[in-house]
Amino acid sequence: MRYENVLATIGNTPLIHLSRISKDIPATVYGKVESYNPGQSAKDRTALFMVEQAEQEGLIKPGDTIVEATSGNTGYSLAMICSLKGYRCVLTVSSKASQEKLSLLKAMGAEVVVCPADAAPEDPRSYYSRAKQLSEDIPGAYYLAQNFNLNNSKAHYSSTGPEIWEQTEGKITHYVCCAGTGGTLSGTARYLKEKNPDIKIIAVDAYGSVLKKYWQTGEFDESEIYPYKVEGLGKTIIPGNVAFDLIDDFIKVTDRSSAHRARQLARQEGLLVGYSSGSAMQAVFRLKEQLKPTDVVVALFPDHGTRYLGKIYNDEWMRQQGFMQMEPQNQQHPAANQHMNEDSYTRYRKIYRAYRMKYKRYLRQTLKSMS
Ligand SMILES: Cc1ncc(COP(=O)(O)O)c(C=O)c1O
Repeated sequence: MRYENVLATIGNTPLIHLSRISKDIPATVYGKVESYNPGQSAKDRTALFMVEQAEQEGLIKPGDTIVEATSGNTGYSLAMICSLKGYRCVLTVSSKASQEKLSLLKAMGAEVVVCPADAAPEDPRSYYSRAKQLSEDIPGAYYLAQNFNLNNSKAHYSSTGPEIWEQTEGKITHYVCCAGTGGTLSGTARYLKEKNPDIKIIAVDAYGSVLKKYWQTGEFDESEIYPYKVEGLGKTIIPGNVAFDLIDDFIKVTDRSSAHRARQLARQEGLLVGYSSGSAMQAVFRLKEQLKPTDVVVALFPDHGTRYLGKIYNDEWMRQQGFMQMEPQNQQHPAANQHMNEDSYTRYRKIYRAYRMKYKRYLRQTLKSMS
């Protein structure tokens, strides 16, 4: 294949059968592996579409500055697009973003402003407020605003949706996708539902994010917000790109189970995918009871694992989070603990039962020997 430039290689990512990791799941499970994009994430599609729409609407022209608040992936895609198209790229990034992601942004020529992850969105120090402020301060700057820019989800309506429909020959029954800005989820879901309204749209959220509660109740509940580790997944605001009406189920997953599922994907499927890909895979496991052999499940894997080598693929980091121990200690909010044991709780109960039986046997033997 020969291409005009790197941007022409965006999209048409492979759909890969996950036969090993899903062997106990009664359905055919595929991963839509977005790390095959040149910027190694689904954000290549969104960033390119948003920039080209802004160009067509006459909002920007080469030489201008593009500003964006990003967890890292949109930033990288944007930096790549800006270098090709001749824009200055200024990015505000949450301090939660991994060191690998920050280095990648700088390598691609972006100017990076790191903002505290714990600052509330309306706080002037937050990465949203800083991006808005910078776009006002820098002459000729344009704030892309991926959370509210509807071209974000349109990018997926026009590419990811049709690709999945064609790759499954229209047989897809469940689409499992992380919700952050909601673009990947909603654009793809809209296309798929138009093709077949029976397709179930399963959104994935983080403990510490407001999205699922908002979908359930229509209420923005601040008490849902607390720090968590998975990057890109969940939100502390309600983005305009989440099409709540298209979602059939919302599944919350823990930092711990997401990390282990991503590691399992690497070891069993040879797919080095990112942290939130582990979240999507974990959500597929949570669906297990509802699935049947004729079902075709597509889980979207947003980015590549190299961006997390110092985190989920680093045993020391995993130990520091308490993810390697039987009793996880990572979640700061007490509510999270009820759910975070979804994997470990079953294992813990098994070990506990085994110990109890052993102890009873020991007691019986001791009593017998005494009598
Ligand atoms: C790694 C990762 N996963 C998931 C998402 C969520 O995707 P979306 O913003 O399209 O909802 C993002 C978005 O930044 C991301 O970077």
